[in-house]
Amino acid sequence: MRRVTVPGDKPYEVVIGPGAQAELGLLLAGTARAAVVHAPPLAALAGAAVETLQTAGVAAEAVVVPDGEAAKTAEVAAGAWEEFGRLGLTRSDAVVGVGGGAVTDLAGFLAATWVRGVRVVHLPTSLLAMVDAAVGGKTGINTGAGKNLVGAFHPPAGVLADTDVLAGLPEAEFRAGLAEVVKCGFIADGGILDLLAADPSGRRNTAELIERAVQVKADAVGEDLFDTGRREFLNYGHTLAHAIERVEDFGWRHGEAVAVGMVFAAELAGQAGLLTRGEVDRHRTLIEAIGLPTRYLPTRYAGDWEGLQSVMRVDKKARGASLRFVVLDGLGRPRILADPDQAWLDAAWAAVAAPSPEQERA
Ligand SMILES: NC(=O)c1ccc[n+]([C@@H]2O[C@H](COP(=O)([O-])OP(=O)(O)OC[C@H]3O[C@@H](n4cnc5c(N)ncnc54)[C@H](O)[C@@H]3O)[C@@H](O)[C@H]2O)c1
Ligand SMILES: O=C(O)C(=O)C[C@@H](O)[C@H](O)[C@H](O)COP(=O)(O)O
Ligand SMILES: [Zn+2]
Repeated sequence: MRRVTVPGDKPYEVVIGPGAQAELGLLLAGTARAAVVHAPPLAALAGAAVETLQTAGVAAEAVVVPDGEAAKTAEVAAGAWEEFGRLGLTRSDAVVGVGGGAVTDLAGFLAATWVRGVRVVHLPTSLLAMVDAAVGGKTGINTGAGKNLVGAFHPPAGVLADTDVLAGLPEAEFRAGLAEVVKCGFIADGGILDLLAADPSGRRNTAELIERAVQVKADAVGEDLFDTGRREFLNYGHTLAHAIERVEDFGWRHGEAVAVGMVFAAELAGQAGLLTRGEVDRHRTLIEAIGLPTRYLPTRYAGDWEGLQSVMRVDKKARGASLRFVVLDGLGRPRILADPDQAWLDAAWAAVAAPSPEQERA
């Protein structure tokens, strides 16, 4: 089993490997009650988690929420709070999030807000949740104005990334998770880029890729839980990505939007003279080799670059009227670029603004 410790006031472990979920009973031993939050596709795994907890003496019950991004709404949160009340969940009890990043974001948010904070343990089931969403304590839901605009920082008490569960994950979801892995390669760990260049499927070295990506995240979060400095670099590619997700009514996979967002950010850095043409092209080549999109045209507001820019201004990295992007000043050297020239933004947009292969097929 691989183990990465996330430093902080209350350090916790991310356990990575086959059968990692078996440690759930140990993690929550002595807890009176637990609410196991999951969506219907992960009912079997959540049922197993309930049983494991009951065997360990925890009165555990499942709380079912909608699948995918539909879980991250105020209405769903309100329904789950009512369930927690019915279960009599108190401050010494726990929430367990079983699912992809959407469910772990919601479960974390519920744990952060219920009686002003109960412990949360995550059993991430998608690659993306294992390498990113379940780790680091960013929790939240979406609003009409944009992605993750309501939330709290609430680190988990433990994360059990059971790689056995990836067997059931659809291929497109696995690839979407690789977007956050390759992001960690671009911003911090060049070894990830080499591993993915050698095997763009990510299948040959999955556990090592998870461990390396989690380590990049742990290093950033350990130093800057509240996202005021180094942690912002984990947002590489996300300014455009979150705007795409918003204008597409959250119909795009997060990882796919991040893939396009990273190519855009690389082009922007190229415009600013921070990356060479070769470094920009390395983004496009590797992301394409993985099978992720590098192009995007808004389908709902066709060609509306103006609209995307106004949504980007609602990004949490924005300060006042100024747009702030994470860019690279050389591979592995992230920094913030505030208020880029409009001509650079337009040129970076022109380089990604074409229908993605999926959009062409549709
Ligand atoms: N909090 C953070 O730091 C953070 C980091 C990255 C992403 N996120 C958030 O995570 C979300 C994306 O997460 P995601 O990519 O996991 O998407 P998701 O949670 O929507 O899951 C994608 C689909 O895969 C299914 N699935 C998950 N695991 C499965 C398995 N083992 N077998 C079969 N089906 C499975 C889900 O049911 C869902 O239909 C976004 O909301 C994003 O904003 C949060
Ligand atoms: O953990 C972080 O910090 C990240 O930025 C990781 C991102 O991959 C993730 O999508 C995160 O939820 C985005 O955060 P947000 O603050 O831009 O909503
Ligand atoms: Zn992300």
